[in-house]
Amino acid sequence: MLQQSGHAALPGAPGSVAWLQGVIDALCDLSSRDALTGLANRRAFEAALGREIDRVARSGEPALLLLLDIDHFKRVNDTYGHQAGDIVIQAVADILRDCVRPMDLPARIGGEEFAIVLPNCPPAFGQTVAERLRARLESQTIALGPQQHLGVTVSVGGAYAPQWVRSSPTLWIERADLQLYRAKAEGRNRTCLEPTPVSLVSAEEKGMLFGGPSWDQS
Ligand SMILES: Nc1nc2c(ncn2[C@@H]2O[C@H](COP(=O)(O)OP(=O)(O)OP(=O)(O)O)[C@@H](O)[C@H]2O)c(=O)[nH]1
Repeated sequence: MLQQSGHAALPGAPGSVAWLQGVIDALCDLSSRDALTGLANRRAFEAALGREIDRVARSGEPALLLLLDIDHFKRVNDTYGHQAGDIVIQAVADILRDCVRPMDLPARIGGEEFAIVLPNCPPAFGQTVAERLRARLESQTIALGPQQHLGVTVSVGGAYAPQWVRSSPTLWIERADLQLYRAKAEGRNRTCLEPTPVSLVSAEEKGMLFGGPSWDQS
């Protein structure tokens, strides 16, 4: 499995402790990456979101989740073929990797859908960061072959983790997804972020914080 994925040679003699540890580490790495782009896959991303939610609840530091979806991607596949579509997905992944801080985690969470969690991102910068990503993708053409270049755009939706309150990766993704839906509906190639970190707490989040059903009625 590791050979097939092009993994580098393992340390130590086969069967040794170092070798077994190398196998475990390599398999963990393989199971957390998207094969096409090398970015974190959805499972690894949701685990990272969970850890970020715990950190935000403890520290109160703002964290932003961005969802990015390539616009009219079906047309790319239909016009240039599935292989060209894969090249576009890989190029978008490379651009995202290149555009974020080392502490930010970009991931591919669906066919042509990406996500980035940005720890410690103050609300004043959120829109600027999202817009920088969108503009960079719009401005860069992608080489499909020596003579063929293609431009794509993305729609971006974003939401902040509720501060001081425990939430869940699913609820956070749902809120960002709502904004992504808005960006698509308003014409695509745009960014829509929740205006400020939500101070309103949903019934589900109250349940996570305080437990018991009585909060659901408030
Ligand atoms: N090449 C390639 N295509 C994929 C992959 N995963 C999903 N797709 C294609 O991505 C396309 C997504 O199309 P839609 O969900 O209709 O969205 P869209 O055309 O991007 O339109 P909007 O999102 O509304 O702008 C489908 O045609 C899928 O077959 C993949 O790994 N490689």
